[in-house]
Amino acid sequence: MPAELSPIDKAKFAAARCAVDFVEDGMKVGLGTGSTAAWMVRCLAERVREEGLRITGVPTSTRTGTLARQLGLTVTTLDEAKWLDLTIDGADEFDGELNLIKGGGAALLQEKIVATASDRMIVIADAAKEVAQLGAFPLPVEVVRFGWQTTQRLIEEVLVSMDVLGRQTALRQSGEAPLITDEGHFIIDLHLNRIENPRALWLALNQIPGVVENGLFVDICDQVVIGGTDGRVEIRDIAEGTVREQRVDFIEESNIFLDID
Ligand SMILES: O=C(CO)[C@H](O)[C@H](O)COP(=O)(O)O
Repeated sequence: MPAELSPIDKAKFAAARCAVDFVEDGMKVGLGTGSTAAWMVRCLAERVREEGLRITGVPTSTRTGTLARQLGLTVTTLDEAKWLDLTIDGADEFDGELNLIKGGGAALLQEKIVATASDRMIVIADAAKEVAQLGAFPLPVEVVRFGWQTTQRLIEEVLVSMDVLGRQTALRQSGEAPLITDEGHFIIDLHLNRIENPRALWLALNQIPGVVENGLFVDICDQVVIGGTDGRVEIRDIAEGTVREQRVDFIEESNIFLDID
């Protein structure tokens, strides 16, 4: 492994490497977005190269699609694939019930559609993503551009009516301009500090005209794979109520580490 790989990347790699072992020959797999998911795409491509695994990937963003194609994975659309065996994705936060905040990378809409169209969703994360209560990470809400300021005001009214602690909201920027998602929308980030009832907030936000989707994933994730910087990995399954430990080797000569920028 190159010396420049940071401890956090080691943890992300460990989680990703472990999670791709759940992928079986012939599966249709949802490919998440973000730096941890990028490790998963690299690990999957390595298994395809070395074991001849035949899988079809459905990317959750333009950038994941580009990476997957560059690494030689077979990629298709969700409409072509129709239903997936498994989705593996990162998260910004997860709690003890495997509720998630996602969308730090602005891909929450496609990520939620793809994860929901899968038999199983596995989240891969480093230990810092685990929280007792969601909300320290700003909650992304994807909104249509038309009338976005009205939508923002309505979101703030919902936060007041639900007695949510922090109520600061901000349009996400990309440099000087508003960030535009893959689906052509804006993102409003909600700085809430703490979310008492993720399910109620998820449903309330999605009632507002102009809101397309929000980054609360409730009852979607089945399993979380938490990577450690030393290669130790913990696998928690919410349905089975099990926790397992495993170890991932960092293989120095692996091609996987050569194409990292
Ligand atoms: O939800 C996401 C993108 O929309 C990502 O999965 C989330 O932001 C985690 O990213 P990273 O693995 O880079 O920490």
